[in-house]
Amino acid sequence: MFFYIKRFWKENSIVFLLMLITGVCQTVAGVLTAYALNALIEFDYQSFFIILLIILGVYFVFLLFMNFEINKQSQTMQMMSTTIRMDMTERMERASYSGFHEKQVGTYASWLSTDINTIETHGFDQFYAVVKGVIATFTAIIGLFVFHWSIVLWTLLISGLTLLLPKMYQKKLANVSLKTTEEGEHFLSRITDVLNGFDTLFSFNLLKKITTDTEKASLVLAKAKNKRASIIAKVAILGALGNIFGQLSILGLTGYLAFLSVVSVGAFSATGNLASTVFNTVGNLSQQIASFQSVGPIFDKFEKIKSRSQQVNQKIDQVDSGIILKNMSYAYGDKQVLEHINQVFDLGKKYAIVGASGSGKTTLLNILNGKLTDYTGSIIFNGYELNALSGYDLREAILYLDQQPYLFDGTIRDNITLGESFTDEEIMLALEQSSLQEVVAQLPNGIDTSIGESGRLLSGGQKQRVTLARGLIRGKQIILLDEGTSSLDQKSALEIEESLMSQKDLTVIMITHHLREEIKEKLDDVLRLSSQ
Ligand SMILES: Nc1ncnc2c1ncn2[C@@H]1O[C@H](COP(=O)(O)OP(=O)(O)OP(=O)(O)O)[C@@H](O)[C@H]1O
Repeated sequence: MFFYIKRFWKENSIVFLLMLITGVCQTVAGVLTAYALNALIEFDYQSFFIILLIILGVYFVFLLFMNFEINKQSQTMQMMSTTIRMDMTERMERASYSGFHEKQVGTYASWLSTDINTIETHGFDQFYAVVKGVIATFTAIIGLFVFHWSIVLWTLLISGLTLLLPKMYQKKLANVSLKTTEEGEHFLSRITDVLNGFDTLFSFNLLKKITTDTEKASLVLAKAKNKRASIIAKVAILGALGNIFGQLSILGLTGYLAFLSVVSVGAFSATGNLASTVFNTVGNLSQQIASFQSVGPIFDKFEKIKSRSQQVNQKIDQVDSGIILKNMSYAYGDKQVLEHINQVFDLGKKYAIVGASGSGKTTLLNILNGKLTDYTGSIIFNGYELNALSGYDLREAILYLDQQPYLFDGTIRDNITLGESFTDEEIMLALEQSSLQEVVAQLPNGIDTSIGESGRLLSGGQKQRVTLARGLIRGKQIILLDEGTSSLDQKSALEIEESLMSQKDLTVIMITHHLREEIKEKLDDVLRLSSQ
């Protein structure tokens, strides 16, 4: 957390300066009340009212700067939160494929929302409260010096005790805070999971599962939160005890000094006021310090996303030869899935992969796409071993269309460009190549029609064609199609497959369960996988 506070040191320094100004105003107003009371005791009404007017002016300045302080503090905190979010998503950008998938998407969503919220409320807010408190205490102690050194000494002594007592709960609080954020992640993952299954539960008349799962997850989260609250309560009670004892003893000491005529009677009201600032601050300080220290483990958690290997891999400048598999085998742990596969996929040619369910068709495409790199034997692509090639360059050359294409909540254009810039002509050509132009022509706003969350407004086949257009517009030379046309009706499926087959320069490797005669004759080869 301090890393971000330092990173925005200029903005934070302004916040601290504003806190100093408001702190000084409060102390000056506090000290002036003693003079007002003294004037009153001496029946000097003129001085009394003049001092009251000055106090009023001081409070006006205080309110003015408090306004600046609150605004600047919020702006600075939001800048830091946005930067933390960006640092997190940049980590995700650098993550390896398997590293990213070690956690559920709901967990990352929780990091970006709930955890940032926790960092703001338990971290930054409390940090600012501590700094503000320390500044207010510092100015109040200077104010107390105006009256008598013994009041300052006593204040410091009790403050030290008040600070030390709750320390014994510090470690416990850090642990329960981490546990609470972890339970927050599980909660979000469970909820995302069950809500994503709405359609399935609907068709089974089991929507009640949404409520029961939410209740279960919510109770676990509530337990963790209650545990955290009970430790915070203990810390707060210890702080409050010090606060009450401190304030009362200062009043007693000032009263005694006034009795001895060491300080004026007016000092009684001012020291009470200033000491309450000190003890209120110190009473809350340990809880606040413990609170902002407890967000440390949350930052440690973010560091754990596994990055892609930094090793410099072979670049692909231009794809000029195909893929050759020599005795290639693959196993998931002990489970052998592919064994001694020999196959050549030449550039510009068309291939089908067939085989029973579970025979390893998808696994093979995941290897060719660079997601799974720990195969044995050899796969030569463009003259180099496939797992020595830069994954980035590999994905620039190869488009992988998986069984469940993902569409973003946006327009057809958004889903094809994915934020990159393409002309309308390029988009229309890609739509034509994926047999989508007629569908788009009938939409109210053409390519700018919104297709809803996960492309709900499109049929399964149309969704697959949009994802195909994404790849074609980027001029990918090799297309890996995993059941790519399975959810299309016969006619549309044939249209796409024929369209792909007719593109002379395109290398197509497609997994299929329905090898249609019309397509079979256009294929250069069929790779048959058998179950191990
Ligand atoms: N991540 C994984 N970890 C362990 N085993 C896996 C993993 N992914 C797949 N498998 C197993 O590997 C085998 C091959 O799976 P794969 O998905 O490649 O088969 P497939 O031929 O594409 O099947 P289908 O035609 O049903 O899609 C299956 O037995 C599957 O259970």
